[in-house]
Amino acid sequence: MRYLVPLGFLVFALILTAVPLMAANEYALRLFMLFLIYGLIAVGLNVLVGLTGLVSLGQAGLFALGSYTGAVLATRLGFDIVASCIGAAILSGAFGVLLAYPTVRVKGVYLAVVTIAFGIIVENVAIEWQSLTGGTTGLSSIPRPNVFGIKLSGFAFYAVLAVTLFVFTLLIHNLKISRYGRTMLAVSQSETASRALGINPTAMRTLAFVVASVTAGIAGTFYAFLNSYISPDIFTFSDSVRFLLMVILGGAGSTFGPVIGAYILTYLPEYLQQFQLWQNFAYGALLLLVMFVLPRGVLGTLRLAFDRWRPADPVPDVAEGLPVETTLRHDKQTWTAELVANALTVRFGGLSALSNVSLRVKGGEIHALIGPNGAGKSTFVNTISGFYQPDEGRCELDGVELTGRRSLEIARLGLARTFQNTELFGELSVLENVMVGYDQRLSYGLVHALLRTPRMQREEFECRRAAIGLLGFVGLSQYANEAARFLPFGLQRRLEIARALAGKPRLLLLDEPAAGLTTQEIDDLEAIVRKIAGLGISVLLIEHHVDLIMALADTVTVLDYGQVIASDAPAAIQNDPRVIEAYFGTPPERAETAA
Ligand SMILES: Nc1ncnc2c1ncn2[C@@H]1O[C@H](COP(=O)(O)OP(=O)(O)OP(=O)(O)O)[C@@H](O)[C@H]1O
Repeated sequence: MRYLVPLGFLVFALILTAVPLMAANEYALRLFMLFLIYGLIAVGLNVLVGLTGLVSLGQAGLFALGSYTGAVLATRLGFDIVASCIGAAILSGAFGVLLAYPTVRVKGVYLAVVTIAFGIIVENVAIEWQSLTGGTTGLSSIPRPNVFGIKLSGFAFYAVLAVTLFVFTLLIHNLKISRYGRTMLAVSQSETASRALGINPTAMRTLAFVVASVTAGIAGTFYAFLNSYISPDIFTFSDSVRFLLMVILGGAGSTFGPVIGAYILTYLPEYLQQFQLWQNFAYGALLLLVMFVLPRGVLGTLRLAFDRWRPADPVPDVAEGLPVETTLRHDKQTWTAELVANALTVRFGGLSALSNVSLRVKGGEIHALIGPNGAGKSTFVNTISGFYQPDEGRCELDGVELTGRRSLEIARLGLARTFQNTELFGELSVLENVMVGYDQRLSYGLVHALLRTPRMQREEFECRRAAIGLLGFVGLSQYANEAARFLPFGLQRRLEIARALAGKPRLLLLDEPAAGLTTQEIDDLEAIVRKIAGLGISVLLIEHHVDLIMALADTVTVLDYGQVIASDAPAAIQNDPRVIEAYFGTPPERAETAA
């Protein structure tokens, strides 16, 4: 499998080199150059669509923005093509940040509407701002492309476009296989789990928008230089749809899919011209047919077929993994990780889910939080981990205030959690899920990711080794390459624990980890939690399973109707009349008689 991508790049380079030698005439070369420009837009848009799962229908707006910026810089200020591209990239990148902002609140179809509105605004500004854009007449006399005063011939300009597309495809492929690509995929699959691992979803989406905008902006400048003339009617909504289709048709998320999609959708209209009146109908019908037969796009479907007959990737060797002690061990002397919740109150409208709850998880202990259904246990976990904000009271981890902090900041302070309803990144492999958990410990930046520097490779290697070690720790080594959503439920719970541990937490919150497990799986879970505590990590265990609590907990706190009714050693809790009454709804004597 590994050799496929380098082979793809080799074939891509050969095609790009051979085309100008084979081009029958200037028109054929120009059409291919148009494909290269569209390819650049599609490759950038793929980061947004294929990795973060967002839909933009405003790419024509960014394309226009880049075109006008490049054209104005070249005609008014005499910039050459490189300087114009840089100017267009900066401006469209800034608009990418602006476009990413709404994703804090809106997603899916609402976000698509926002991007459509952006495209309409750009079109109208291009029409109305006549002094700068030439209004409906547009901008003409855009100079021939030149670099540092040297004019580029048709073939030289072709070479610039070809190299640009090749380099951007390579850079974006590098981004995809780095921690940034992995994290973007994770955010698209579970924003909640991402936040719990310390990932900032808004930052990831902003990065994706910036990449998609910068490439569209540069492509726009290239287009202005290629055409020598631009006007608002060149950049229409249907172009935005076409750019999105290029990604989907080629195969969203794949390295070369968008390039293939751009090729098909550049040449298809040319080919269909012979059908004259039927051209548009044939275009639509063909697209429908292709998407029906290849729902994952050309490359996505080929990949699926290829995956069926190729031998499965070998499971990583357990010996490759880092010992879990190395990945997780804390010094108990200096790393106490004490959680103190003080008089927490959380209300949902008129309902007090937590009333004045105080609780202390001592460093290194296993503290169980129990209570009947609806007692407020999950609300407590969600409040401690920053998913809810308390109405009153405060909590701190080793003296560091948690109240008022966002969930991702709390995760970065060393508090990891699992979820009552498992929140895995279903499309990622089991190994990748754990590697996403490790993400906050990686320090290489964007430039290292884009260039795949030795530092990036070294850190990724360490991350992979730690993840393999953690999979061994929870007994999931043989499933490393499986998609997480295919794991049986009991194993999904274990994977969530491994992923939470990957961030090297000081306190682990386990929200009903035994729910739905078999007796054997509960025994395994008991051993795992015991080992975790043995490594110096404090554990707050929310559970209904009495045997597990009695076997594991150093202290048990009982919640009922949002209030702490008891907190003591397990044996004392078992005989506490208030606890018996909370569970059985009757005083202890009568509960015994009933039993
Ligand atoms: N987001 C919310 N909005 C409104 N009410 C909520 C919300 N989350 C929890 N509640 C309510 O708060 C109370 C405590 O719920 P919570 O889920 O914390 O209990 P629990 O002890 O975890 O229960 P279970 O063991 O069934 O998971 C319940 O009455 C619940 O309906």
